[in-house]
Amino acid sequence: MATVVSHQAIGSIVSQRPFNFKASQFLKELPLNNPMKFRQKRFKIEATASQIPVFEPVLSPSKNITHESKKKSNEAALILIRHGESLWNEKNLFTGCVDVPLTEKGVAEAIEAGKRISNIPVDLIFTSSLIRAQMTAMLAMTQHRRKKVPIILHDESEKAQTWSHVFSEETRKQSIPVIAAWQLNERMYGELQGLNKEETAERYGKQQVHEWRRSYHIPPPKGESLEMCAERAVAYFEDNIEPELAFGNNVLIAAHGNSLRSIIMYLDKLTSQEVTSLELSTGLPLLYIYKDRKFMRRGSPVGPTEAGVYAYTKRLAQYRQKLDETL
Ligand SMILES: O=C(O)[C@@H](CO)OP(=O)(O)O
Repeated sequence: MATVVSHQAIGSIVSQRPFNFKASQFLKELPLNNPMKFRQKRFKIEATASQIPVFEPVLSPSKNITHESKKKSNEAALILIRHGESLWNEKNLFTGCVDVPLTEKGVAEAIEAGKRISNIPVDLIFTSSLIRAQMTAMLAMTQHRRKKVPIILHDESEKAQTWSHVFSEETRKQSIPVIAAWQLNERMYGELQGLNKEETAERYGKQQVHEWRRSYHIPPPKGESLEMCAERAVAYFEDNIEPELAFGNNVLIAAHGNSLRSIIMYLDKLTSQEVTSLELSTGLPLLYIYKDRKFMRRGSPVGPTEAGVYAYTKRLAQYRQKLDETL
């Protein structure tokens, strides 16, 4: 199983710290001072070269919100973007977990998506581990008015964490941590990966191929059904993304048609029947407001001048006002 990337990586400086360095001090220096992040073992920082552990994870037992008083806000924005058109979307090939990049059209879609969300503050970005989702997130963020820099966190090794450390608090404040998680990858399409969708429908019949592509329970040959995809994608969402929203962090997720269908099924409480007709366009952002532990779907922001989006929450409205004053 892939390691869960920690936000800690952005602030980790394990080996360079003086020995009397305190965990509390360390926490203050995190880009997002969020106690929720220490719920799991994901923030385990190994002992330093001196063998003095500088940070012990705080294990919080459940998804229930703790540290209420330290919450940034009771509401947060969640933006979902399916990646822009990929080279295999263009060729009409089943892609699944094959890691192919965006086409020129996909690049343009990602930039357009970025324009639509350019006024919504983003505290944290989650992408799949696949390049098409990561390209989409990065290209979208080039359009953001706030001009914060998205930085991909690496915790594949202690060295990777240490070597990617940012030494300026000011610079950290101007960055957005990007967490890449394989659990958000596209559904694994099994023996269909690389096959042409139209030819496959001719060979196996339209109905059969439709069931493989859109049903909840039926997996394609040797691949994942949407249900199987949901087991890892929704679990990841619940364990790693929902706590961030509950804390008040605004989150952008750039992922895939089916991993996002499974997450939307969870957010909108769709039945296994209803999800069969859910189709997501490439590069179209969807906005949800998370409030009182509920998700409210707000559709797709239509552009940087869309005032309506900012009326959804007081915090977004204030943010927008501030942006207009300062930028
Ligand atoms: O090929 C794939 O990986 C997916 C998304 O492009 O296809 P589908 O249209 O069946 O969801």
